[in-house]
Amino acid sequence: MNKKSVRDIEVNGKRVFCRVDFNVPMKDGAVSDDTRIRAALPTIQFLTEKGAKVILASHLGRPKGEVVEEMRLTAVAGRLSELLGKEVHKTDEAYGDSVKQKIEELNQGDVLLLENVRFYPGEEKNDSELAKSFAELADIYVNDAFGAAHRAHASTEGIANYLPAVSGLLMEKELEVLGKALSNPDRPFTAIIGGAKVKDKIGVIENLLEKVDNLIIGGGLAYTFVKAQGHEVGKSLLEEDKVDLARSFMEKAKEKGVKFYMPVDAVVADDFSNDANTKVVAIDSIPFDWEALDIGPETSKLYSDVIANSKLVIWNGPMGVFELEAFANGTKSVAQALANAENTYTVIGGGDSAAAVEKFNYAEKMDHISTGGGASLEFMEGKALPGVVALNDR
Ligand SMILES: Nc1ncnc2c1ncn2[C@@H]1O[C@H](COP(=O)(O)OP(=O)(O)OP(=O)(O)O)[C@@H](O)[C@H]1O
Ligand SMILES: O=C(O)[C@H](O)COP(=O)(O)O
Repeated sequence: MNKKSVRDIEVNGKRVFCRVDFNVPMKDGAVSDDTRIRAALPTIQFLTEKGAKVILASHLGRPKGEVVEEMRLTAVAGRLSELLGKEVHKTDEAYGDSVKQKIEELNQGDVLLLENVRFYPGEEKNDSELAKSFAELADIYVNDAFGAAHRAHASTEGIANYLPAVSGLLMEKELEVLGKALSNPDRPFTAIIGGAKVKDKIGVIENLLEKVDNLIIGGGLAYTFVKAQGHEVGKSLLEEDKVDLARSFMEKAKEKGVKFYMPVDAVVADDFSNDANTKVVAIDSIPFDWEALDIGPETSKLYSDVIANSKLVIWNGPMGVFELEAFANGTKSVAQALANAENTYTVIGGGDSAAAVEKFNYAEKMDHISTGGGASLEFMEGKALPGVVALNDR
């Protein structure tokens, strides 16, 4: 990576403003999934061990510039403290004199978590005054919030104008893994794209078609491609206005010599529920009043074989409505094939695919699970991430 990291600078005795992505799921006031907190530990521990005063900042949810009590970071500080095995100080604000005072009182190696930066309207507007107020708290800026790197906000981008700005270890790892996949992949290189809508995946499909050997399509968006093949899709998800685009992707794949894999069968249901009547049908035989909610067993087998014969696989988006047991098999089989593929480097592109891998207990078996949903998607689209661009070059 051509950006400086925490490894390249001296942090001993320095106040370090470290932006992390602690935007974690909460339930009944407690953190219900601490993956993102655990992912930030290496950087936090690196900084504390080197004798920095660590000032952590994050957003949680979308409070839209106002204080929302349930979106305070107090419970997150508690969980972080358990994971670090040491006290984590917490302020009820994210800048200002009382915060400065607290920082003044920190010893080297101490950790302080600021309040949710999105309680301030200036955060999402990337307001320069707010960015300066954050910068006044510290000597160095570290961005470890890969999950929020696609946002140009005051704590992810603006602040980098006023302090030496470097990446954290998580940020560095995410960029290295995803960057290598896109610039110098081991081959055969396979991308699996699922999820709900073609509309959300246009950019990523376009970009990956230039890079991969195999492109596998699944999930709700597959049925727009099935329609483009000339089959009827019944009540399945369909974006009529994207059928031509889907066809052009298939043509482009052919031109480029990319193998384009589509479902050959599907699990169809007469209702969007776990208790629906279901059956497996060939892809050209979806009944007009049923909807396809998962890939079928033949497709699962086909996709698993492609995965087993790949050296590198990137996966973004579930193969079916995996939240419902009746339509989880396709997603589970892809996760299992990835887990079993011993000579394959497996990258999970965050969001729902990461949730699915966790749910089916295959997380340990994956080589890299990105902490970024939207961020990894934008990266895979080939877009520059503002939170990365803003960091100092090597
Ligand atoms: N055949 C299908 N019909 C309807 N919905 C589907 C189908 N297959 C998958 N889905 C739904 O798609 C949703 C996930 O798609 P979505 O595009 O929102 O997320 P994603 O691809 O994982 O992206 P992100 O990384 O942003 O979370 C899931 O909730 C899943 O139930
Ligand atoms: O959860 C995420 O993808 C990141 O934390 C970014 O959150 P946002 O979509 O609310 O900006």
